[in-house]
Amino acid sequence: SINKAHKSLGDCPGGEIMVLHPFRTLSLVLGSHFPFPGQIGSYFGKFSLYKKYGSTCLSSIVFSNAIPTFWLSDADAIKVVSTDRSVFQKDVEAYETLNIYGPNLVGTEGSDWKRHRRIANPAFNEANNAFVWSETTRFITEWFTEIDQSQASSKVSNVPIDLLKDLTQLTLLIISSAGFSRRVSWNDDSSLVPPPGHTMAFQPAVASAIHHTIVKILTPDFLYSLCSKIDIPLISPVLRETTASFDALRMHMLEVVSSARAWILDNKGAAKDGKMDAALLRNLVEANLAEGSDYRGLTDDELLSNTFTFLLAGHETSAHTLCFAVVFLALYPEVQDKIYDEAVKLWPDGVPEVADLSAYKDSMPKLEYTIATFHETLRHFPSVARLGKPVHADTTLKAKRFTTNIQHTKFTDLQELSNVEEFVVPIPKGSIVIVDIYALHFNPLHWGSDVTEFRPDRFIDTESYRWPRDAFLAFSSGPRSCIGQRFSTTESACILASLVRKYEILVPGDLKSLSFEERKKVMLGCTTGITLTPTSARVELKKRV
Ligand code: HEM
Repeated sequence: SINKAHKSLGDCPGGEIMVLHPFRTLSLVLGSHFPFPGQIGSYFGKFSLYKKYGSTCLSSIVFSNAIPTFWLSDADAIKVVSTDRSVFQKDVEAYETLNIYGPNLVGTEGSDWKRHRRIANPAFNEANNAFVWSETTRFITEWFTEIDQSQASSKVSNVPIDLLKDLTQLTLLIISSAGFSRRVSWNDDSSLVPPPGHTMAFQPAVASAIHHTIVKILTPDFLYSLCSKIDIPLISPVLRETTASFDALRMHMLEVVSSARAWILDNKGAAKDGKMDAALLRNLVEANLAEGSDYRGLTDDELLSNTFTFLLAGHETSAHTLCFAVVFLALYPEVQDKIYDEAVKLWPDGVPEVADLSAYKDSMPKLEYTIATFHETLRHFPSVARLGKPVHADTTLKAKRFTTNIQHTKFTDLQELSNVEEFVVPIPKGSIVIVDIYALHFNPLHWGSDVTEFRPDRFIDTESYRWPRDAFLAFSSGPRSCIGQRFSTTESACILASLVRKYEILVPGDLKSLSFEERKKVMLGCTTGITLTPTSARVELKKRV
């Protein structure tokens, strides 16, 4: 069957054997350690292998089940894959483990997915975006207070910041609030006390469930039943904690569902002085009720499962991207200066401590360069590096062959691809197409010869330039693109602009003796995880005068 699979690869360059399926649990566990650098599928290879083979499409075979696999870094071919949903579907098997509370948007396909998406779409509305902005402002103010207190107590001008810790806490608070309408605070101990009828307070339940998610998705069901019958040292306590945190979070989410339902049925609190924020779960309940009896809405478990997915998909991706972005700002002071100019124009008197709901609409159009910096960060570090699409019918895709010239200049490597010609790749039913986002983002055909440079301006249109939308896939594209794109862009723009308005972001003192390239290597270090994860993202903050 390997020979047969080999024949079906046709003339497509590559043809390497991959021992593991790239989107199954073992690959997830082995992360970047397998396959090895230089092999097709190597996690951090970016565009290098496509350069080696002189093609925007590469082929390989998954050894265990002889599946022909086609890797794409070509915007035109990827556009076809993202839009032709009768042939290229989502690899739902890869996401089955995320169905923790029940089926959800991420792990379904076909008519079932349409039902989830139809109800979820209206939840991500402008009212929610405005709420995200105002809640982000509130949490940033609390975070800045902590930074200023730390500076006052240590009496140093520069405060060292562990970005992964702080930005994970910040994005988790934002999604907890804008997702569940649970008002929590940065350092509020009272939010740690379980309310009557609960085993855990809301915020610890969220944090604990997130912390135990990997255990939850990697542990087979039989081990849970075994551990409920016998005590296995080390394993049983962890599984008990995992179950307890997911049960506790479920109770909180059910409570929000029932109060949202009561509020809507009470004509949105008309009778009392009732008010509910435009949180995602409330919006979902509202959209679900609006479905009426002609359509099949979501069950309570499906509502919870979707909201948990928003929590999971929504905080880690944003936190990790923000870590990389803040590090880039420390490394590139000229980019930081441009964001500062934008932020000073928006807030001449400093970062506001509260924002009303109109602030979002007024502010976002004024943060064009800040948003471009967020996008350029995602081009360099796409949270989701690759997407697998099982192929449901024989088809063809157009890719490009080329030759490469690399010019080494004083500052950078300019990569020119020449002799570019189109060729047709036959794609047989039963194969997998891999949308290689990481490689697409480093394809010089789309991004130009300075593709390895960090240059946010490439995301700003001018009279003679329109940035290549189809070559930016950090949020995927087509009908299955990220539903939370506006949510994360809103919180990220607000965080980056506020941070730069108030503080100068600096390279940590102990790294100043390193060369620029060495600093970059340390500060932008990353590893694989559920999403691309920074390993040593730290900076120093100095209050601007
Ligand atoms: C920097 C931040 C983010 C990045 C880079 C990102 C990236 C992505 C990508 C690449 C996909 C496609 C996954 C696939 O097809 O397998 C996706 C889907 C999704 N994202 Fe995001 N995301 C981000 C933030 C968010 C936020 C804030 C939320 C929710 C609050 C969210 C919720 C979702 C959901 C529910 C889907 C599945 C949509 C569907 O299949 O219809 N994401 N995201």
